[in-house]
Amino acid sequence: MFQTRSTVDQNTRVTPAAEPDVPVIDVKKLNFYYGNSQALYNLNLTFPRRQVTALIGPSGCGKSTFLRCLNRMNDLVDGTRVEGEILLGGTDINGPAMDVIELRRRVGMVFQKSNPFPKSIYENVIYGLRIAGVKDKAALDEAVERSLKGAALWDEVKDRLQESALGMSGGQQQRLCIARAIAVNPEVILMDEPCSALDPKSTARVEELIGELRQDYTIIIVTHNMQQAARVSDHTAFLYEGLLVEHGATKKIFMKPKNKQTEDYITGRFG
Ligand SMILES: Nc1ncnc2c1ncn2[C@@H]1O[C@H](COP(=O)(O)OP(=O)(O)OP(=O)(O)O)[C@@H](O)[C@H]1O
Repeated sequence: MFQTRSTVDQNTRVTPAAEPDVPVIDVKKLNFYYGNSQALYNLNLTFPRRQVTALIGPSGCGKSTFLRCLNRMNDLVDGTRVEGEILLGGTDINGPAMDVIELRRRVGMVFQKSNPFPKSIYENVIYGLRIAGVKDKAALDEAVERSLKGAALWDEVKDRLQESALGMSGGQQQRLCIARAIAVNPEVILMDEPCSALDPKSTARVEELIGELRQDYTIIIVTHNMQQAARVSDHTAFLYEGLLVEHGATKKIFMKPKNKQTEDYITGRFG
């Protein structure tokens, strides 16, 4: 079930030059409701492959709700309802053809607060592979090394893989969660304010890592930090009260926003 990255690439690779133009996720006319309360209104947006998109907007505008729609994490909340389409590689993630476990493998998630399990560093990384029934020691060892290297953590922890993950620093724990996300070879990584609990040094480390990960993964990041959005993302989407106000190349959104609300938000006039 879990393919190596190179196998995945052989199966899915278009021509490298064409790749960024191929949206990995295509959102069409998305409405989302918590009970009778509508949180997202008619969102239309594509996420290009192997690029970073930042979701920005004031508190309560629907950024996390939108992010959680993309791997159906909102299914866990009672009384929620989705309308419209979210196509992952052309298949509607809310349709009958999509298995939700497979969806969450393909669209992984890293949360605001790092959430390692009270297990060893090694077991944390291979958690998803264990659940999928992978038992081969060599394959698990390979996944641990590959994922920790991918999360820029290997050199720091390679001699203490059997120690508890809870003994790591906050920044290391967040990178461990990134390693756990990439161990199952996702296509997309959703990040919900991944640096908000980190100090400036750990934040810089994670931002640098995002720059490296974008070579292999499509990344969608929610952030309140405008400088961070400007530093790490290729595209930015500005949401306000559940509506997509403006979306485009990050440089353009920050240098020359079309919409007055976007300009007011990014210049700190509200939010
Ligand atoms: N579990 C829930 N049940 C009911 N309403 C919810 C739930 N989660 C969020 N909401 C509502 O949906 C709207 C969007 O919230 P959401 O958390 O997605 O915004 P956000 O932009 O991510 O905010 P923040 O930046 O503060 O994290 C808000 O009005 C919020 O109160």
